[in-house]
Amino acid sequence: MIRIDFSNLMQGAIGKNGLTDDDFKSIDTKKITEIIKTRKYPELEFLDLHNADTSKIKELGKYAGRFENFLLLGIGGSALGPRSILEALSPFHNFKNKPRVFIYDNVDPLTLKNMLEVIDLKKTVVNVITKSGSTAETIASFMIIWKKLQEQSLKIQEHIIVTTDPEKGNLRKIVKDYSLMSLPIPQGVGGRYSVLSAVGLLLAEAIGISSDTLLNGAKDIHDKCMNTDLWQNPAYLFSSGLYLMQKIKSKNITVMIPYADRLKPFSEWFCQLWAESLGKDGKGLTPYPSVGTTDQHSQLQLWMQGPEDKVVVFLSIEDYGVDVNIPEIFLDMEGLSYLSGHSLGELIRIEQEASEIALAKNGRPCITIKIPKIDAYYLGQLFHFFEIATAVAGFLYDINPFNQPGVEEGKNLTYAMMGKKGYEAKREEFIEYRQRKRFEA
Ligand SMILES: O=P(O)(O)OC[C@H]1O[C@](O)(CO)[C@@H](O)[C@@H]1O
Repeated sequence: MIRIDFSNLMQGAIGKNGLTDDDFKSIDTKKITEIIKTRKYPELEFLDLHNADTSKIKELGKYAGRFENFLLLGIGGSALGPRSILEALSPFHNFKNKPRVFIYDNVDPLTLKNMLEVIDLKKTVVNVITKSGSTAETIASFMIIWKKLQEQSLKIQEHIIVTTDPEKGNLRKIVKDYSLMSLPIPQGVGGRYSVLSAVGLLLAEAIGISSDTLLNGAKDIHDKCMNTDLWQNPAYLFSSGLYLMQKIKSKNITVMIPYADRLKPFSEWFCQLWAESLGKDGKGLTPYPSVGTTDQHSQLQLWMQGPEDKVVVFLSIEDYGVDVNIPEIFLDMEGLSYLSGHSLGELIRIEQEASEIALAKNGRPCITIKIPKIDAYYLGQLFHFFEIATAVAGFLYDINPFNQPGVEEGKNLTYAMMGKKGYEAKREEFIEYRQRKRFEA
């Protein structure tokens, strides 16, 4: 089981900057438990994903796995989760395995051009993922690929798998009209809480990663995160620790630093979850993606001596599965020889702990989450743990952690300029703002 060490949030370890047991008494666990138990928000359906029937995902995963390329079109929660699974569980995948995976999660024309130069659509299965069925970026790339398939006289029904809402939206309509292969994202499950649905699991199955194992991880941590005792519940502890750190000690920033290259996309997945779920009504915590040891040599200085506004969350890996010894050479050079006889695994683990201790000694709070190893089982635990912790943090802030009203205005202005019907007034506004720009320099 993953374990959370919150000692470096407390006064015992970091002195006056830390919290006390008494501070946690203000956390109304009863209220949170009630919200979860009564499923006050329909979006809490993500809590049940580990019990879902995955037979169709497996069947389509097998089908997709026979292609040379797997092209995923999606953005935000429809891309960050699948990419986290890919990178964490099959690193350097495209150098070693089929299907090669391409995740196009932007509308950068250069990326699309370069990608289409290296993939043969005849040998490609395209997984279009959009919960709403209306995200401009995803729809645009879907339309381009659709046309290209047609131009090559390829059968759309053999090359496209749509992952979307079970009933609503443009993509569901297209699935029905053209009899496309499709998978549902359960109605109540929002994009950033959807990685353990078909959104992440189809890609997992297609590249040979067991969806059952990912879900078993989630299942096994679930009960622990439902414990009503704050001190026994890692999700309650994590969210209330960070919530109190902001409320009492003004720590507004959450740094996520896994000590593994393979978890770099995971830290980006976390950042969307934390930012979009909590950042509203003038509340929230600003997430900051990072990776260790790399960022010790670019960011740590700021965390140690910069503004006292951060809590650093370390993801510490107990067993990397492999190790590499540092050879016993240059023994007569003191500057190098101290490393001889040690290993990279030892070095990365020690560096993680050293950074934690250095921060704590300096009165800078941090949390360490210990992960036995990076595999599908523990990744499933991590996804589920952070999703629950994020929802709980939202309840502590008394905000709805499942909506994102703040992104609508930008979308509407884009619709206006792209000519979508009903948004004409916004067009005037857009142009007026554009005219206010100043480029004197
Ligand atoms: O899966 P969809 O509906 O295309 O949404 C993509 C992303 O866009 C957002 O709605 C924000 O605009 C995210 O919450 C979501 O993950």
